[in-house]
Amino acid sequence: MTQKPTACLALANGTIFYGMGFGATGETTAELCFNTAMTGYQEIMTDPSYAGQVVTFTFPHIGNTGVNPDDDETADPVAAGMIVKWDPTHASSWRATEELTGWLAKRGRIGMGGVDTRRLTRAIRQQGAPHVALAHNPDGIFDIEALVRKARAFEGLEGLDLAKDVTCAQSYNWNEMRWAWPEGYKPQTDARHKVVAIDFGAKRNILRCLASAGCDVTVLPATATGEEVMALNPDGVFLSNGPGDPAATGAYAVPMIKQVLSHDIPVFGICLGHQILALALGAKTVKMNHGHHGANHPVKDMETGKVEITSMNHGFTVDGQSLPVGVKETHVSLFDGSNCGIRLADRPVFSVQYHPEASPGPQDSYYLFERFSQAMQESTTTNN
Ligand SMILES: NC(=O)CC[C@H](N)C(=O)O
Repeated sequence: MTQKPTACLALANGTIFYGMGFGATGETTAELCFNTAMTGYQEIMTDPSYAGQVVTFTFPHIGNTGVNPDDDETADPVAAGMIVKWDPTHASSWRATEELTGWLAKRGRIGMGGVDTRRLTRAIRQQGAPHVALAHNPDGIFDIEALVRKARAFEGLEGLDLAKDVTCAQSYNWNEMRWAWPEGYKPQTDARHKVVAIDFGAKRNILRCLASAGCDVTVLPATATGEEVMALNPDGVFLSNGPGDPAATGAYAVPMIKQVLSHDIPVFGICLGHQILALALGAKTVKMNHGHHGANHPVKDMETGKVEITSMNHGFTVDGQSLPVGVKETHVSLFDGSNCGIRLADRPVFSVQYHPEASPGPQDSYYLFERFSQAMQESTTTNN
C-alpha cells in the first residue's frame, strides 16, 4: 500500500490491520467472520443473519457487479461492515443501478480494502471468530489503543438476541415468487397452503421460495406467541433464519414452537429456525470456532446418501450428540461432521442448518421447499 491508510481493523488480541476505507466513515464493533462465496456480496451484506458481524470476503473481486434493488435480502445492509482484498472494482453489469461504495456510504456501512485477507482468514480460523473494532477515517488518524479497547469491550454474540432487532414490526402477506427456476422445478402458481412464517430475520428469497412452492405466506414478528400463530389456522409453520444466539432468541421462540408442535401440522425451519426448533425438541446449541459462511459447503443427506452443495451462514450449531430420542439427524456437514438437519421420526417436522434458498449459492437443496409443500398437501388431505 503506497497511500496513507484510511481504515483500520483492531482485533481484541491487539493485532492491527490497515487498509483503504470505503463506504461510510466512523467506527463499528462486531464479531469478525470470513465468507468464501465467489458471488453474492450484496445478498450477504443484506442477509439479516449477519447482524453484529463484519464480513471478510476471501474472494478478491468484490464490487464488479455493483448493486441493484432486486438483490437486497432485506431493505438495508445488516452486516456491520465488509473487508476485501482489493479496493472494490467498478460496477460492470447490466443489472447494476449503483456502485457498491456509494451504496455502503448511503447506508452507513464501513468497508475496508487493500487487506491481506488470507492472513486475516487464517487468524480467524486459528483464534476463533475475533471481536473487532473497524474504523474508517479519511484523514488516516486512528487511536489504536482505544480501538483495541473497544474490540475487547464488545461482548460477542453468545447470549445475544438480535432477532428482535431485525424482525418485522407488523405481520404482512408475501406473494412474490422467485424469478428464476432451479433445474427440474416449475413454479406452483396456486397458493394453496396457508403458511405462517416466523420472521427471526428472514431473507426475501426464502419467502419467494415458499410462495413459489404453493404457499400463501403470512409473516409474523419473531415474538409472535403460539396462540397468535395458531389463531391464523395455518396448514404449516415456517421458522426463518436470523442473527444472534439461538438460545437467547429461544427464550420466547421455544414456547411458541412447543405450542405449535402440540398441533399436528408440518413445520419447516432454516438456520436459526433449525437451531430454535432443535432447542424446542430438547437438543442443545453451541458456538462454533469460526462458523460456516460460504456457498460451497458439502452436506450429506444421511437418509439417501446424496451430497448437496449448499450455501451456509452460521456461527452456532446444533449439538448432534444432544438430539433426543425421536429426533433424527438427517444431514451432516462433510467439512466437519457438524449437524446440518433434523426431523421428527414420525411427523413432517424438519429443519436444515444451511440455506436451501441459496441467494447466493447453489440450488441443490430447493427440494426442501417442495417437501414442505408436499407435507402440507398430505396432512390437509388426511385431516379433512
Ligand atoms: N443464518 C442464520 O440463520 C444464522 C443462525 C445463527 N445466528 C448462527 O449464527 O448460527
